[in-house]
Amino acid sequence: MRLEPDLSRVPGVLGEISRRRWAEVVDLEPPSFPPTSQPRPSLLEALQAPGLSLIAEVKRKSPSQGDIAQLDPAQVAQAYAKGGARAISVLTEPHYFAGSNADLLAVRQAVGLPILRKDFTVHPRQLEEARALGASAVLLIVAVLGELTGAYLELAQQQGLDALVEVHDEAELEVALSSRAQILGINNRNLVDLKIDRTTAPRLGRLARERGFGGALVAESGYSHPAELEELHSLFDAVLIGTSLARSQDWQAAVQKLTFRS
Ligand SMILES: O=C(O)c1ccccc1NCC(=O)[C@H](O)[C@H](O)COP(=O)(O)O
Repeated sequence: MRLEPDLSRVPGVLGEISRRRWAEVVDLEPPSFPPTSQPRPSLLEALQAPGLSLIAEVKRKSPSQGDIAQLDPAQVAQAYAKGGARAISVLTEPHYFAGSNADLLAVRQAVGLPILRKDFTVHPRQLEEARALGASAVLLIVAVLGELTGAYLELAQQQGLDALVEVHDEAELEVALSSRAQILGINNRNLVDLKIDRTTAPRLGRLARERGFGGALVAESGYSHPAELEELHSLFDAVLIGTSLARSQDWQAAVQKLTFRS
């Protein structure tokens, strides 16, 4: 099976980022660093703990916000962990998010929580890389991978990785459900025009449950206040938050506030 997604059909910023990522990874050699021997905790298990889990993101910059924070990824991840985050998301895309593989390695050394490698997966080599870096899970965006989502999910699982399969509309949800995703992310940010609509996650989350989805549901993007999370508690297993946490002056306190621990 050809595993080359048709990136020419991906519109907007997401298309730009994905095509640039493809050009960078297509000729990558297999990772030269040996697979990390450190334990790889399961993201899926972490998200199945009682209550609404927080996946806290290490995020320096983004297309929608520009510069967010100058930060030391290890220090931030430790503070997130102390505050009660159940997993850490690390952006490794360099041009639009100022992330790197070194950031992920630093976070891996610093905390024992599951790490989501938040990159724009467009090539199987990135899955090998994620494994070698010590990630527990990768991001698979249905708008990017289309009908190849299921094949990438299988490859990720063969590498011992969980996958956050991300959707932002009904059509993408159908693809994710037929790919047998176990962790379903619903992004409130339209990755084409970057607008946030926080009604997206509850609407598609309910639909996913009605359609029989029994895995972990994750609401993503645009959250900064505990009140915004209230309606997620009965439906979602986790929420993924980046910008508002990374921008805060005290990362541990910011996580505690959002996880109702302060
Ligand atoms: O954050 C962006 O501007 C962005 C633009 C284009 C593609 C992806 C983008 N973000 C990735 C994410 O999904 C978020 O980093 C994540 O859900 C956290 O969102 P937030 O809390 O709003 O930073």
